[in-house]
Amino acid sequence: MAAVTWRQARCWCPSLLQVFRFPVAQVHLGRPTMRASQQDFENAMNQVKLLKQDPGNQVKLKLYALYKQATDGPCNVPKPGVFDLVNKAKWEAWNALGSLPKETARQNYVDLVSSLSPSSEASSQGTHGADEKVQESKDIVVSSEDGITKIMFNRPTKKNAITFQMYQDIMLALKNASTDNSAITVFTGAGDYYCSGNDLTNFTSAAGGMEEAASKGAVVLREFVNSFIDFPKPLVAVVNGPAVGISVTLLGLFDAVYASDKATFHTPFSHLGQSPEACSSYTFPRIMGSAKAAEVLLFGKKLTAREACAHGLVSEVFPESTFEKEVWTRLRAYAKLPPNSMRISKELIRKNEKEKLHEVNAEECTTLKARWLSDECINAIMNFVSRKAKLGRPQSS
Ligand SMILES: CCCCCC/C=C/C(=O)SCCNC(=O)CCNC(=O)[C@H](O)C(C)(C)COP(=O)(O)OP(=O)(O)OC[C@H]1O[C@@H](n2cnc3c(N)ncnc32)[C@H](O)[C@@H]1OP(=O)(O)O
Repeated sequence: MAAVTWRQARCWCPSLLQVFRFPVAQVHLGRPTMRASQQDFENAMNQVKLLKQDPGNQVKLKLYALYKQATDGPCNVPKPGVFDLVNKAKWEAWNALGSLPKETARQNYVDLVSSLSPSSEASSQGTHGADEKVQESKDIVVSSEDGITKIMFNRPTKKNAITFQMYQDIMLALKNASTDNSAITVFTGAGDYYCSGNDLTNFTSAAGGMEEAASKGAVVLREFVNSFIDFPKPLVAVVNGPAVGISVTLLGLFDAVYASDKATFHTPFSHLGQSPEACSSYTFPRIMGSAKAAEVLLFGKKLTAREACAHGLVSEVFPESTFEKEVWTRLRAYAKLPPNSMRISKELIRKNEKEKLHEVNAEECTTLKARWLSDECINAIMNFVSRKAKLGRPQSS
C-alpha cells in the first residue's frame, strides 16, 4: 500500500477548538451508544491530533475515508492515476464506504478515534511515554520509557544479591515485559554492583533448613531460567559494576551485554561447592571455547570487562565515565527499530537451541539441588554467613 505519512493524516483533520476547553465527559470519547453530535465529531478530530503514536496506514486511511464521508458525503470525485499512489489509496478507502450516511460515518469516526485514545493507544500502539514505574517491588524496580522496559536490581546495600522474593519479582517482570509496549528489555543494577548473585542467606534462613531450601531452590531456579530462555524480545544487560554467580551465567542467554570497564565477571562455583546454572555449562563453552569456559566455571577465574568482551560474553565495553550516557543513547535508538522484526529475528536465532537449553536447565537444577546439600556447599555458605570467607579467598577452617 502507498505510504501515508502521519503528518498527512493529521492534516486530514482540520484544526478546531482545543480539546482541553471541553468538560471531561465530552472530551473522553468512550464508545457512545447515542449518535455522535457535530461537537463529538470535532472533539474527535482534535483528539486525533493529540495522538502520540502513528496509528498505522490502515487506520489513517480509515480515518480519512470516514472524515470525507462525514463531511462531503459519498465519494464522487475522479479516481487518481495509478502513479499517484497516496491519493489513489485515499480515494479507494473513501470510495469503499459507498453510500454510508454522513451521520453513520461521523459516528464511526468518533468510535474509531475513541479506540485510539491514550489509554487504548498505550496498549495497542506501542506508545512509549514518560518513564513509568510499572511494578511495585522493593528490591526489583521495573520502569518503562522510550520503548525500553528496565528491570533493575535494587538492593545496593547487599550488592544486589538476589533473594527468593526477587526471583519471583523478576519472573513477573519478564512476563509483563514480554507483552508490554516496549521493544526491548534491559537489566541493570543500582549502586556500585550489577549483582552479587544468589543471596547466600536464601539457604540458611529458610524455615525448613537446607533440605527445604534446596528443593524450593531447584524449582524456583528452573522456572526462573526458563523465563530467560523463552523471553521473546531482545534482552540486554547493562552491566554497571561487578557481576557474580547467576548474574554472570544468565548473560549467556542475553542478546547483548554492555559493560562498564569497572565491571568484572566472577563465577566462584567451586569455591562455593556448587555447580554452574542458567545453562552456562552449555552456553559458556559455546561462547568462549571450552578451555576458557573451564577456567571460568571450574576454577572461578574472574574476568575483567575487557577479557569478557574478548571471549565473547560481553558485546562492548565502555569507559565508566561515559558508560550510562553512551549505552542508554544507543539503546533508545535500538528501541525505535521495528519491534516485530526484532522479535522474529530473535525467534529464528533461538529456535534451534530452545529445546536443548530447557534440557540443560533441567539437568543443572537437579545437579545443583544435590550440591546444595553437600558438605562442600554447606560449609562454604556457613563460612560466608559467619563472615569467615569471602569470594575467591580460601576458606579458613
Ligand atoms: C533460587 C535459588 C537459585 C540459586 C542459583 C544458584 C546461584 C548461584 C550463585 O549466584 S553463586 C554466587 C553467590 N554469591 C557470592 O558468593 C557472593 C558473596 N559475596 C561476597 O563475596 C562479597 O560480599 C562481595 C565480593 C560480593 C562484595 O564484597 P565487599 O565489597 O567487601 O562487600 P560486603 O561483603 O561487605 O557486602 C556488603 C553486604 O552485602 C552482603 N552480600 C553481598 N553479597 C551477598 C550475597 N551473595 N548473599 C548475601 N549477602 C550478600 C554482605 O553480606 C554485606 O552485608 P552486611 O553489610 O554484612 O549485612
